[in-house]
Amino acid sequence: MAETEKFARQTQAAEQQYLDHVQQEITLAEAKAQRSIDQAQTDAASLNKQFNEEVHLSYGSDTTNLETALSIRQQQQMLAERDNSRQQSTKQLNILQRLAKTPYFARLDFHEHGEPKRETIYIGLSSFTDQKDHFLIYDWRAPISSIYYDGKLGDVTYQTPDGEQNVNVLLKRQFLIKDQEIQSMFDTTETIGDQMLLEVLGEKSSTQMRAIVTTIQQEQNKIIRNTSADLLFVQGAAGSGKTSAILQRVAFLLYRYRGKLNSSQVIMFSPNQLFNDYIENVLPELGEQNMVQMTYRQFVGRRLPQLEIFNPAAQFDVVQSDLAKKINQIKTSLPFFKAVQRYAKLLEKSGMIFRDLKFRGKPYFAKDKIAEIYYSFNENYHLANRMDATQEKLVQLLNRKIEPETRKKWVARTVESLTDEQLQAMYRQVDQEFESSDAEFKFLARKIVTKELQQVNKGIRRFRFVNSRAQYLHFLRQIPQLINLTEYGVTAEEWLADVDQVQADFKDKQVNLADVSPYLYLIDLVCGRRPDCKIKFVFIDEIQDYTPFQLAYLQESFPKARYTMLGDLNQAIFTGSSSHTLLNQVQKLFAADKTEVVQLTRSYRSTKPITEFTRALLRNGQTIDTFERPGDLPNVAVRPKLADLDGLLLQQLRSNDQRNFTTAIIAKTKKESEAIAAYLKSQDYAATLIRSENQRLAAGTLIVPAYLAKGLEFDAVIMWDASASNYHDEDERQLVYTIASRAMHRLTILAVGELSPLLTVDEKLFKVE
Ligand SMILES: Nc1ncnc2c1ncn2[C@@H]1O[C@H](COP(=O)(O)OP(=O)(O)OP(=O)(O)O)[C@@H](O)[C@H]1O
Repeated sequence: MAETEKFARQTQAAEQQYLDHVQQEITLAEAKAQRSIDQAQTDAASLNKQFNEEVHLSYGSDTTNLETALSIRQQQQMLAERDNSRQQSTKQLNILQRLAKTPYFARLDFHEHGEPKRETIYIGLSSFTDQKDHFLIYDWRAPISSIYYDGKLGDVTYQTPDGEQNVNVLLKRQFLIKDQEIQSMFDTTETIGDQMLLEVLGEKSSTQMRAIVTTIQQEQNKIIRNTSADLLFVQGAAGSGKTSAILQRVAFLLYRYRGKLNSSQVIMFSPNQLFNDYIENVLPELGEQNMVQMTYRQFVGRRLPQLEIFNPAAQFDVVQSDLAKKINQIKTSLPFFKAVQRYAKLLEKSGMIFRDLKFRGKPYFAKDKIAEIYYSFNENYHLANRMDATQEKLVQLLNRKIEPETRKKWVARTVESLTDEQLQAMYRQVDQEFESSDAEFKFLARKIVTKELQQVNKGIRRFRFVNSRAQYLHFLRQIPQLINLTEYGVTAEEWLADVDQVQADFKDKQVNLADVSPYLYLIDLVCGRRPDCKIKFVFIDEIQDYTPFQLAYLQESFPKARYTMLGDLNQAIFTGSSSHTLLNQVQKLFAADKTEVVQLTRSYRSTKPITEFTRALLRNGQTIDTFERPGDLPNVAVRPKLADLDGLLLQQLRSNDQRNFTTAIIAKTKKESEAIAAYLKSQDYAATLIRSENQRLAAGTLIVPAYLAKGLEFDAVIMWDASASNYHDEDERQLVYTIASRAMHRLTILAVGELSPLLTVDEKLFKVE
């Protein structure tokens, strides 16, 4: 025993020595980077000074003007070079500063195939060399590092850009380093020892998500390093690290395709703005820039600034009728997507609805005339080029109208009323001379008309002559001919009544989210909108909340991208049970041999008792494995009156505070959340109410309506009023699961009257209070 201990101590001392050496090298490199930043700054300052002096001396004389111009260019180039070098060094310094905190977290010893020499590498957040090609630290994303996450000891194969490589792994060692000291280290034969994971997971949450590179699990690693799939579909239980996996995957891709891929070519669709806030630090922590992030609503909403988008399916204060649900299901389906395409194709022959292009309040190009032009091209013209040709023709006609327009009375009146200042602004030079007053008039009239007609020109370019709303309504009215409505249990009359409602909403400047994507897609097809081919990777988190139509539309919008979709069908709180067929539907959009599906079943977020409880809430759910982390049983309290809950709430909050847990009180609706906020305020208890997704996450106790809690996590969760009257429908089961599974260490459920039947689980799994 004593021998092994002695050996362990010696090994740790040797490792500490190596760590000291690496730290020293990092400090030297930091100083070097700082010197080159200073140098670049001094150079830039002296260049500027010299430049100002030169310009000052040579100013005024014509002969030196050319020289001055040349000198300015030269100086600008030199300044740009210095700036570039300063930026490079600053980036380098940032990386070094990050490494200085924790240079590495693992060591690997291995034999390369056929090579007798034992190699040792250390793995950290970024590569670090003390001389060319002499690596003291390897980036966690380097091909060789994948062994750390993937394999066991012995013969292991890993992927490199040039194909597979084999090595014999002899040692895997993990370190916890703090303040330049090795706190603990353990050798492991497994992929990543649970011991390390336990230490990491035991820590308290903050309002921001953290990187997980030191403890990426084998399954997660598959997602992170996948480079072969066009569609990577990840089904993972709540807390299984889907979001974490995407973020590390973005960092991996930016490394793997460095020089070819930058963060503006990666886009991530996330459930809401709060969530964006929550994850925004992870990539910078990994030394990378954040990708483009938006919600689907923002994506479509920015193209419809005049319409207010509402989404009855996502507000639990509004009850949707059965019929509304069925119609919603039709509008969000793939057959509906196909129907838009078929309808658009028909428009090549007839049916386009145009609008007059107006000028000075009167039709300038009448809609009939536009339709005549549109249908004048032969049948080889398809939608997009038919529209192009129409635009071109309209611009031509517009140009021909300039001359006759100048003879109109309004033009003469405008010319007469020009002030001297306006005249001067129109002349090519001050007090421009003309041959005659007639020539002057013609000159001015042309200018005025051309300027005014810009409005019409703009209208042509922006497709203002397409009556898109009427077109969409027309499409909707054709649906009974294009889709078999009875399959969905909807009659033609019911459908047409809904179309009238859409029309009325349009009048009120509103549109249902279910109509937005088909509406935009139709406009895209008709107007020949070019898709965004720049985006190379699209990530969609919480995929279960997307409809097949939205996904198909995204695929059309980013045709050159590879897709990673992540979700938990157990948490389909907006789309309900229809999400279970989602994977099937999505797979139809991609080639089968380019689609890969990965399942994550182990839940890391919550303690074992919480995971066991939340798992029991599901029926026919996906598999969920718990992670061996002890904790309290969830506690459930049911009281006869709402007022009785208030005291319990306060008591639980205080107990959580004492344990330094951040608590989120999750209520079903915004209204309930507001009532809780008012009560806590009356009790002088500080808490932040999250009203909208655009709000920032604050530290301390939060009150969150359920539909905004997606993707977030908290040390402690108090589920407010989980009574039978509040949660009763079977399709609310996923919502209940989502709420409960936000908790990491402590879950409390409070209810009035009778507990929701959706929460009926084995009584050993919770404690009644
Ligand atoms: N390999 C890992 N090492 C350390 N922590 C991990 C690991 N994987 C996941 N976690 C932690 O588990 C928690 C849940 O992860 P994450 O939010 O990524 O899960 P999710 O699958 O997106 O969950 P949900 O679907 O419920 O939103 C986070 O705190 C994350 O840091």
